[in-house]
Amino acid sequence: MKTIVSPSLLAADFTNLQADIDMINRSEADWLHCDVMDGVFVPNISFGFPVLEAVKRICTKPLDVHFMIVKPERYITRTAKLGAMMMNVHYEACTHLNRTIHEIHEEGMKAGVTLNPSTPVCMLEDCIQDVDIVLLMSVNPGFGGQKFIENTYAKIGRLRKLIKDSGSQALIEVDGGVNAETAPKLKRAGVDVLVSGSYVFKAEEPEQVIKTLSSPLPPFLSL
Ligand SMILES: O=C(CO)[C@H](O)[C@H](O)COP(=O)(O)O
Repeated sequence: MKTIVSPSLLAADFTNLQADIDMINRSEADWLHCDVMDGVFVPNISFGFPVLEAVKRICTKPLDVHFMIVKPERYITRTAKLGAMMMNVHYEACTHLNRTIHEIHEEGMKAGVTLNPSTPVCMLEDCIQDVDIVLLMSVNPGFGGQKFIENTYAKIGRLRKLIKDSGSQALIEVDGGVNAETAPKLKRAGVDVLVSGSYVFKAEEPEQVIKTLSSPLPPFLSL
């Protein structure tokens, strides 16, 4: 089955953003993953609404906006006004996650919940039915180009069981260190959506990389 691919804007060349977005528009990427960082929840600052608004004007793909910030609920209405398809908030950053998920839906967006590498999937037991997508961080959030954390494969299996047992329709998204080595293993583990930054944007042929990330595994590798 085809995998949804959401290249991570964090790794784009911001001196020539138009060229990178043109590449995304031409490519088989399904969504564009936009990483908003506040320097508090994570030890880095990326970009905010002025950049998101500029990207939205030129990008033809749906925006998957991942807030690595404290109290992301402050920006639900603004993210909806931007025209984002999905707002992803961290479990660790939300005091009233149930309310936040419902407010995201009320604003007409898909609701994503992100887990840091050390947060177990069982923390989502009481909200998984309401979530459209669970984003598993496979690096500690804050920076691109980090080494993939291996226990993510097993975590996908535990999340898949939680989704199945609860009757939820949530998709499983993985972000961090997704490349030629880890992507086939993630597909085998059952991922639905791959976020990839450096591997896509630093490639000589990024469109080909996106195509390969989205391709199904050959049958002999799916076993
Ligand atoms: O959310 C992120 C960092 O917090 C990035 O999306 C992620 O790290 C992607 O970068 P790379 O593919 O280079 O690892």
